[in-house]
Amino acid sequence: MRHDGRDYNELRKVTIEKDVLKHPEGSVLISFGDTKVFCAATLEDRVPPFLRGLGTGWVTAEYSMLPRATNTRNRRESAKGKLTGRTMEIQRLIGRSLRSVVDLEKLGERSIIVDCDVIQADGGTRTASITGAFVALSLAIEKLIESGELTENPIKEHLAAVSVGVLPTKEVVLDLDYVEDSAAAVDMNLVMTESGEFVEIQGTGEESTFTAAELNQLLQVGDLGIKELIARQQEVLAPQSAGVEVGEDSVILIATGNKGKAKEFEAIFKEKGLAVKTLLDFPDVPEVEETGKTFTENALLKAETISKKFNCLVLADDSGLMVDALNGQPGVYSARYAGKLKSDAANNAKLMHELTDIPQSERTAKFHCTLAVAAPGKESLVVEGEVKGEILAIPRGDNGFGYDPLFLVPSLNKTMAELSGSEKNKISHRAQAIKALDNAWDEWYKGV
Ligand SMILES: O=c1nc[nH]c2c1ncn2[C@H]1C[C@H](O)[C@@H](COP(=O)(O)OP(=O)(O)OP(=O)(O)O)O1
Ligand SMILES: [Mg+2]
Repeated sequence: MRHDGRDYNELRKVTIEKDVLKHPEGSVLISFGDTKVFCAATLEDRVPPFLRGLGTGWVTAEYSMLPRATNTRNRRESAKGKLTGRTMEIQRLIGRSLRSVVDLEKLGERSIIVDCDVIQADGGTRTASITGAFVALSLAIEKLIESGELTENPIKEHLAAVSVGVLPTKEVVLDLDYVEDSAAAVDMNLVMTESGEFVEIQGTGEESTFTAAELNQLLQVGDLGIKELIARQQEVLAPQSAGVEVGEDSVILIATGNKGKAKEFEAIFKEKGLAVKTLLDFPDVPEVEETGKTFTENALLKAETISKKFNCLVLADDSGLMVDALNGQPGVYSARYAGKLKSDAANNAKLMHELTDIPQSERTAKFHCTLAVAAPGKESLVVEGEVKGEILAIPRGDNGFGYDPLFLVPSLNKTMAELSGSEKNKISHRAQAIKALDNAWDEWYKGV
């Protein structure tokens, strides 16, 4: 019986949280019970001098512990002015382990440095560091693949590490905490790959010896632990599933966080027998920054980023109002016209203000909509639609969203916000773009 009630072959509670830090290309907070380690992977476009010009990359690691990660305070190594032997040994182990599963030639002439910082130590900090460092490294490499800097993944297979040991009771146990570790008769760290091969075995009898039979048991228990840890890593690294598969005909994922658009798309696609999911269904997915200068650039950016994330077919809409008297403004900046907050009311107020002295005959404008469809491994499709109108001095109507209350459709003598949802969806820029999408779809979809 173990002091914390675990079975002999049971890991502590393992959690791996990813993308926990803002700056590093890959970051995780990994916990094995009360042992907690931040692992941060940094990409650098250069390699150490001994590798320069050889076309091969480098992966290395640093390890450290916060002063109060332990029961009593340890002086910072930076204050001591030198690294302890233990720190050196552990960071070399982490680096060696990571390099064993990375094809350094495929990585190209760049380095990845993984910093493992223990914030709380309760046994097994080096094994938690290696297991977390592998995930941070994978996340950083994912970035290189997403940005197109790498086309092939240099990671050969998963890697994890765990501790095993023999308790004074002769029991062989998995994943020792500090209490068990400090009393153990045999103490062993195993670093292993997904294919079940060893990268490193560090095993020592602590004032005791162990038999070949015990060694075998230790390796077997460790192997199971490693398999569980790798399964956990795979869960964390798997692309998020939107519940939508490429080619699944009944659901379409739309990369928008705009409720007004979502409602219109739902109505339009319902008629076609398609259900709609939007980013409103995935509040954890960060907003895609619209850094493009054109509707097309932004629509592609949104569709392709989200398609890569979910690994499925995605539609995105970039739209806006173009006012002739304002030389086509606010255009691609329509959502942020009155500032970052993206408030419809503030945008409309600003538009009214900008047009104060412009006579009605010169207040012509159009709504523009660009739609982009992206699917994994396929060139994206782009279509667009527009509708002409005039900007009123005073808003009218409660339907729709955005600039609808100020946008008069002259042929109907109603603003977009005075039309019903279904009336707007017959004539709007979005409706026109969807017609264009209908026309181009079959030809494009053949290749999905
Ligand atoms: O039918 C429309 N009726 C009124 N206003 C409209 C419409 N369609 C676009 N607009 C205006 C308002 C919106 O704030 C901006 C779109 O900016 P845009 O970046 O495409 O959308 P967004 O940031 O609100 O949502 P998202 O990027 O998540 O799709 O243009
Ligand atoms: Mg936007």
